[in-house]
Amino acid sequence: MSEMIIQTNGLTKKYRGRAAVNQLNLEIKQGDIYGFLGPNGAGKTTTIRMLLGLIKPTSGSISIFGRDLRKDKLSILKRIGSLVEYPSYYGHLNAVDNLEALRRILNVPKSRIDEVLEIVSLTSEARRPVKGYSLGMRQRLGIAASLLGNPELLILDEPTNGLDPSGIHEIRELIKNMPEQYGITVLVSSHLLSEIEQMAGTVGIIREGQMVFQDTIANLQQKSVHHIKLVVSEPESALWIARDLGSTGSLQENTLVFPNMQDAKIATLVRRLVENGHDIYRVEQEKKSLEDIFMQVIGEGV
Ligand SMILES: Nc1ncnc2c1ncn2[C@@H]1O[C@H](COP(=O)(O)OP(=O)(O)OP(=O)(O)O)[C@@H](O)[C@H]1O
Repeated sequence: MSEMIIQTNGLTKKYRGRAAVNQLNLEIKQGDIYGFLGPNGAGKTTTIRMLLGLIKPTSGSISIFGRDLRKDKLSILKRIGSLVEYPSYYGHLNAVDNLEALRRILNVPKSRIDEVLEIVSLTSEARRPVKGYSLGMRQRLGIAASLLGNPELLILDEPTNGLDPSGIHEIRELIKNMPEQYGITVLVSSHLLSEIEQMAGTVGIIREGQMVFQDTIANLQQKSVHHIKLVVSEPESALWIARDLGSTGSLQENTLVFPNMQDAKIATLVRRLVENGHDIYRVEQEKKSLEDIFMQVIGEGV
């Protein structure tokens, strides 16, 4: 089993008695891209702020790189790069000069600026004043800044928020490479599964401060209920035949709908219907999209 990079235990943050984050047990493995999902106000930013030591938990613990954040805060934070909310820059300065200020604080070689600009594909724009940058370029510059200190863990809070599809694509491609090319584990938050599903291996979904799902994307897909739909000449009597065979179906607008019906059972039902003189017009499988499953999970919890 891979090593856990982030592990929280009962992590809770209350504001005036109300829990913004409630008993959260995050588990993020080394080398993973962890998609941290939830609707607006679910508690993602509050969690991330606690992970970065910006606010104190009301209760619970945080372990990062196997160490307690309360005890080894500075040495842990040195190994993390982060982008929280929109980064601010000196608009009249170019990308290199903006990064230079941070480089001095971090005390890394000057050559690191060129390296990080190369990683985020801003090399050719590096000498232009940042005020002329698009939102996508600004976000990429923010990621460049978060990479300056050679982090082992990158924490990005909604880096694709407000970007157009091509901007989202660029950020996604950039994040995708982090574990393999640079050995960096990534925690990336979003309120849209569609922005995360193509890059994340694991997703944690929170709703009203509580974790409602934490597992691989593949296992999230497994949560889907597949419906089999049958359009037949005499739906009402067909439903009786189906029930006689032990199927729990229902009639929806003259269509027979069966949740999670096995192939063998479908074959038996179709055969029985034909034997009883029914015409079968259509047999369809209705598959839920990952986004539907996500909506189901944040709607009801699992
Ligand atoms: N400083 C604060 N004081 C009081 N309540 C707060 C504070 N910060 C956050 N909250 C509340 O905590 C809850 C979680 O907010 P949080 O910003 O963590 O959600 P989020 O999932 O990041 O949402 P978004 O996508 O909108 O940023 C919200 O109900 C918010 O109003």
